[in-house]
Amino acid sequence: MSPQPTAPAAALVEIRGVSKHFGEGEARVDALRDVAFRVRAGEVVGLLGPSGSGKSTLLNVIGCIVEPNEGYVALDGEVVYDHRWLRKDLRHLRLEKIGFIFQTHNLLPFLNCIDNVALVLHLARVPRSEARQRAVELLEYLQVGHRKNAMPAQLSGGEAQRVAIARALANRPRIILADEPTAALDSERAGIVMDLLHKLAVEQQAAIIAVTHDEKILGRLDRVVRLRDGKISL
Ligand SMILES: Nc1ncnc2c1ncn2[C@@H]1O[C@H](COP(=O)(O)OP(=O)(O)OP(=O)(O)O)[C@@H](O)[C@H]1O
Repeated sequence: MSPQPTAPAAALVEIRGVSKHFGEGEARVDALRDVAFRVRAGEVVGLLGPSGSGKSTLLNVIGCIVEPNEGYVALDGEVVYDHRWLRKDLRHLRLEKIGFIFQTHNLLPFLNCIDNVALVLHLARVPRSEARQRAVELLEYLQVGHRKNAMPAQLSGGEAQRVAIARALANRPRIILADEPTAALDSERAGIVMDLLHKLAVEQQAAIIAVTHDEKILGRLDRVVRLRDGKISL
């Protein structure tokens, strides 16, 4: 087996010349046009732009969910796309390197908080007792340890979002992708979530990329990247 190509280790996310269109002919939509984007360890970066400007598409390209049509994508020093997907085991790569946080928490309603977090670890074949122990540690780190045995329906919005963040972190990803992580929260709870994301970026040397429309968190981002019509706008 030939070794995977490696990229210079400077950025955790490195995107160059990435374009993505959906459909063909008159139905063609250019969702991303020649996008270049880098995020380093320890940074919390906001992706902003009007509806339809390509934010989710860019997040999904970074998350190896959407394959670009052109360009170069490297994650944590590993080239995953260079004019074509180079990695065949994208599911494994996602499990290992990427954590997703969604707008609404997406917790499984029939599992308690510990099991929701531990599930990701079971998928990665971590033994059950170790998975549960790590889940409890993460819930404590995110200040929801006191709710560890609660079911999702019993949680407040802010608690549920913190459990969802714990789940996104369970496999110790270095790249965390968040789609409107604070949209469903009031400003106090949004602030708590942003503080936690910052703490995480610094302590775990992770790169955090958050799509947001949420004006109340702009001041809490290290950097803002704006998209317009599929292009980075300055
Ligand atoms: N699977 C798809 N098939 C066809 N068109 C798509 C698909 N996904 C996205 N698009 C189109 O690509 C463009 C960019 O969409 P994208 O979802 O990335 O925008 P966005 O900035 O995240 O928007 P919003 O803020 O409304 O979520 C839009 O015109 C959208 O309709």
